[in-house]
Amino acid sequence: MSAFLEITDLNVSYGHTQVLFDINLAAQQGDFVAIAGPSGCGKTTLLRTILGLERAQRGTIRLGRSILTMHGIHLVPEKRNIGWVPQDAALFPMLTVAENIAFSLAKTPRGVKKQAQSGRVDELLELINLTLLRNRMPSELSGGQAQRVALARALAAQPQLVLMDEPFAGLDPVLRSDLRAEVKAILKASSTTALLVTHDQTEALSIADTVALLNQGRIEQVGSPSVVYNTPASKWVAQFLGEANHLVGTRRGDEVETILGTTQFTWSGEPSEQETLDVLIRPESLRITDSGDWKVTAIEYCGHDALLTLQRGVDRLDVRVAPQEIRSRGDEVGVALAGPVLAYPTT
Ligand SMILES: Nc1ncnc2c1ncn2[C@@H]1O[C@H](COP(=O)(O)OP(=O)(O)OP(=O)(O)O)[C@@H](O)[C@H]1O
Repeated sequence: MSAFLEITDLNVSYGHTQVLFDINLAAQQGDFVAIAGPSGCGKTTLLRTILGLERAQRGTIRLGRSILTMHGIHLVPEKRNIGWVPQDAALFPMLTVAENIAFSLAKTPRGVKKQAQSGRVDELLELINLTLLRNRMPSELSGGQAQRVALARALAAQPQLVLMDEPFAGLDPVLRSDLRAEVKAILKASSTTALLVTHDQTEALSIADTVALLNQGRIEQVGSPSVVYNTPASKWVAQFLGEANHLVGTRRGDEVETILGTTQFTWSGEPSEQETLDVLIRPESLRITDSGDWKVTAIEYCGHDALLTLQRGVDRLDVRVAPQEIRSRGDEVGVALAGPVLAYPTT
């Protein structure tokens, strides 16, 4: 089955500076894709190119049956049928909530009749659960409410694709997490294909069906949240996606020897013949035992669990434990494996 959104070999430059290199990305209809990467890696440029605000030097973007970008073709943004949710909601300050949502309906090329417009606005207000605030001005909304209105405005003209640029940045953590779940439910309810960019790995892993990891303008890996987290294709992906213990390993046949002994391992990325390997073990893939010569040197309490830092001479390990297993600083403990050991060729 060919993908609904298909980006092929996309290259984008600002002047002589190339920012995106050979981007390949596909999404099926109704998919929620997160593009995650650090600041400056090219996330916004990718969204702006899909939206038609930047021109590609090379490559193709196809959405449904429409070619948006191809050698010699650059469909103007108004004809792309793409909704846009910017970071700061950017609602029109002089229009009410309902008028903001209706704005893009009035702009549709086919023209939507007044009565149908108001029906669509009612439907969207219900979808974002803000029917009672329809006559409020943007200045009278909380950050989360404003973002929901921005999403409704983006959905109003029934776009084929919605692009969201860090839509939850600037919101407090609890609201962020609630709104993420709500936005995902709204998009799924309307079967809308969506691309979200974020520099927050937790956000990418929790909200998306598919995560694409962008590093310095190149996609390092695309996969489901569990695939990219549990089998990162590179050390960079592993580090970007969460806490990890990085150990030096030596090949012993099919196994690898580290400070934790000789164990089986899984290749992450391409297998290699190298004898010395980078070994990665997530803190939740270790557990503490009663007897051993590792000393607890720091405790980061997170409520639902805690991250213990253990030291033995120059060696250091982070271990995630359940609240009932938290030890005291200075306690001596042992360490055992409780999850996968990943290995990469050293670079
Ligand atoms: N209009 C522009 N002209 C020249 N260079 C630009 C322009 N816009 C962005 N850049 C550069 O392109 C690179 C990618 O920028 P982009 O905004 O796409 O990154 P980003 O991943 O979205 O970053 P952030 O998370 O900080 O928003 C950066 O080095 C940036 O300085």
